[in-house]
Amino acid sequence: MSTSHWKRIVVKVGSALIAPNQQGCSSRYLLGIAQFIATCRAQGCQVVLVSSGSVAAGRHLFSDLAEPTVSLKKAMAAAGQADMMATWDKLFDFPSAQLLLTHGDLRDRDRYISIKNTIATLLEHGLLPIINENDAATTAKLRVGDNDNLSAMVAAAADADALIICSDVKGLYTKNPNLHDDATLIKQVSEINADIYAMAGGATSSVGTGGMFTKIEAAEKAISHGIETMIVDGFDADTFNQLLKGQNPGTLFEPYDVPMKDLLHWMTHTSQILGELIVENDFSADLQKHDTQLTSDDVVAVRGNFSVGDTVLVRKGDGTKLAKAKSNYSSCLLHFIADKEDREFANNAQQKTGPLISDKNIAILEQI
Ligand SMILES: Nc1ncnc2c1ncn2[C@@H]1O[C@H](COP(=O)(O)OP(=O)(O)O)[C@@H](O)[C@H]1O
Ligand SMILES: N[C@@H](CCC(=O)OP(=O)(O)O)C(=O)O
Repeated sequence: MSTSHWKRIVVKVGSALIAPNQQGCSSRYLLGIAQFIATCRAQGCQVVLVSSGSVAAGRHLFSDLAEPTVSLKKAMAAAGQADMMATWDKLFDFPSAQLLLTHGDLRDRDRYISIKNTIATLLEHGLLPIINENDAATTAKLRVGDNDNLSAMVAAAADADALIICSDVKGLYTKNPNLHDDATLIKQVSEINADIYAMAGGATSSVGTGGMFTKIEAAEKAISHGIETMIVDGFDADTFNQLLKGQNPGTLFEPYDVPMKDLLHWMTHTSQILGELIVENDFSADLQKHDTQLTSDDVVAVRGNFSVGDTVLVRKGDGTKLAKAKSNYSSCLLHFIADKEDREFANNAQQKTGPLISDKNIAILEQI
């Protein structure tokens, strides 16, 4: 690992670093991170910042805090977001730009491309994109839910070389170090498997979301895009000196030698399955071939409510997952076609709209 090879990085900063005592934002730990970002930029490396902390920063403006409801947390986020942006802005002598995203934005391919272009344009013009989830606007269905996974999706969209997750612990330990004295730090992970996930627990601080589990999920998303990923201690000022010297101050997750192509990665790790097209158990056509067209004759059942352009899972009745793909039909129209005794109607509808799924937006899944 060497910072000098990085052309573009994503730095993710957790809530505890931004609002350590939940009395609004504090620049105490942000200063070292801001200096690291400024040094990277001065060395010609573009930086995208994914910053948590709006809920923690806004918390002190509200009473009734014992168990804040979801609505209260959204209100805290709306109130704290401005404070968080202002705190970062004070630490930089270059302009920044705010992007507030939901999973609904990222899983829609057109909006994803639009976000990708906006990030690229901001970077080309020397601005620092500062990204957070749009907590005030999310719903259970629309949210990413944690900024670790969001930062990995952003890193893929930004085509970053590295993702640095700054947290309140040194890295991934064999078990939660806040609960177990005998936990030991893992310096390098070459493969993320069930054993790695088994080490990761949830958050124990009152402000963190997802704990180590979502950081491993994020690392898995990022390394499969060829993005070197690190979990580091943002409380320790020496972390950033070490990073600049090309050393590993925390846990390093090695990137895939052969990364997934962008569209396949987006389909696999960002798009969300909103419905299912179930085909016969003996279905054997290669869905990736341009001349293979999935038609309503192949489909024995349609599950879920989805619109044109949503991602669906094509699977066999026995559960074998064949592909994640963009649907060219709404579930409503597919049910209508299936219910119609009239074959002519089904044929006409499909002649107009074409195959059920797009052959360009497809990820072939491991047959399990
Ligand atoms: N195996 C583990 N190694 C390190 N930390 C762990 C582990 N399992 C659970 N954790 C918890 O994850 C926390 C970091 O996640 P989180 O609180 O969500 O931080 P952030 O706000 O930086 O995202 C640690 O403080 C620790 O309590
Ligand atoms: N979007 C939320 C942060 C969610 C989150 O993942 O927090 P953290 O675990 O501290 O990175 C906020 O700004 O408060």
